[in-house]
This record gives sequence, C-alpha cells and structure tokens, in this order.
Amino acid sequence: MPPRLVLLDIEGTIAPIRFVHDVLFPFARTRLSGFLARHADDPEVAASLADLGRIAPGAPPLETLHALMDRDAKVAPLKFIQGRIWAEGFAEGALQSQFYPEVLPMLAAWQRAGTRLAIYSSGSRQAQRLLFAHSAEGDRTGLIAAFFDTAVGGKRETASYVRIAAQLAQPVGEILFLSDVGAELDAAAGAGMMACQLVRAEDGTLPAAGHPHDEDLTGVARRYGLSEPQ
Ligand SMILES: CSCCC(=O)C(=O)COP(=O)(O)O
Ligand SMILES: [Mg+2]
Repeated sequence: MPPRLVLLDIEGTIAPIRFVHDVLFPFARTRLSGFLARHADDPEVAASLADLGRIAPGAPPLETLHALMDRDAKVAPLKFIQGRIWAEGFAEGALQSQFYPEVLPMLAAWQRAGTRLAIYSSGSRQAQRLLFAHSAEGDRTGLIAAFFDTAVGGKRETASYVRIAAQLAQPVGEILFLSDVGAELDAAAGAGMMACQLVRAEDGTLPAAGHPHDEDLTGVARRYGLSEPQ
C-alpha cells in the first residue's frame, strides 16, 4: 500500500542545502544585530533572548547567537529569530525560496491523489510557511496540511514521530518520512514509520546505513507507488 501521508524534512530533502547555508543563514547573520536593536521591546523576541540566557547564562545574546549559528545549532530561540529576520526579507522581496526542481510539481501530484503532506523541520513553523509562501511559482502553502518544528521534540528522537502521528491522527505505519539525515530516519523508523533518505548529488549527501535512498522525489514516488505529475 502506498503511504497515506508523507512527512518531509526541508533542508537537503526539498530545499537545497546551499540555499539554506549560502542564502538564508548569511541573510539572518548579516541582519541580526539591527533586528535585535529594532525589536528590543517585542515580547516574543524578549522571550527568545530569555531562552538564550538559559543556554549560555550571563553571555551577551548577540555573542550567543553568533556562536550557535557558527555550529548550526538547531535550537528554538535561534530558529525563532532567524525566522523573524527571514520574514522581513521575504516581505521586502530580498529573499525568494528555492526548492529542488521536481519538488513542487511532485507534491502537487501527491496532494491531488489524496496523499496528505506535512513538514517536520528544525526551522520554525513560521519559517517553513514562509518558504512555501514565497516560491518562484507563488504561494504553495496550500500543499501542506501541517507544519512541525522542534516544539514537538528533537528530530533524532523517536517520541517526536509518535507525537506527530498522533497529532495528525494517522497510524504511524501509513506515514512515509523523507530526510537526508540518517539519525532522523532511524528515529522515524523506530516509531514505526516508513523512512527513505534523499541522497542529492548536488549536496554531496552520503547514503546512510539501514534505509532505502533515492536521488529525488521521482525516485521516491516510484519506490512507494505514489502519483507523478502528468
Ligand atoms: C525556512 S526553513 C529553514 C531551515 C532551517 O533553519 C534548518 O535549520 C534546516 O533544518 P532541517 O531540519 O530542515 O534540515
Ligand atoms: Mg535535512
């Protein structure tokens, strides 16, 4: 039976790693200090800065955020602030999303055939929505039934996938999780989901042990009996 729901990672699965690392991350880094100065009175920003204080007690927030960005830490306060900075960039037209070429037509074909689609990424839910809202083909947020970030739990923890399935009211055995990262696939498979790796040549992703892999979503569609664009 084909999966009834496909749960997708973003970076390295549907969006190029070089877009995230060479466009989105530097954009947030460049604007960070100005953003913090302009939003000093914003309660959500203040709450994120308070969270940072628990990660690095006593350190200046800007210094902590730079250190977290340097090691690509997937922690909520950084992801929230990056998402807010990207929101400004998308609104100004300074940013536009990039997906691998087959992704949006393939997701549309899956949705048309009745397959539910959901996202699970370290990027904040707001940032995930922005990505789909600002594609080169227009607003594609309607493709996605639900967005999950690490508020549901870490991507390498099996319990997170159990919670996602419960929130989606979909049996784990009917869900296919797609990611470029082996440890995330291990966690999803541990919860009882089908799990398949995307090994994108342009990103230099290496196959992970213990999981099937495909080079793009066309390969995934053929492997799992999902629809393809006409
Ligand atoms: C607009 S989504 C930004 C993606 C991001 O911030 C990130 O850290 C990517 O993590 P993923 O879990 O999608 O691999
Ligand atoms: Mg990824």
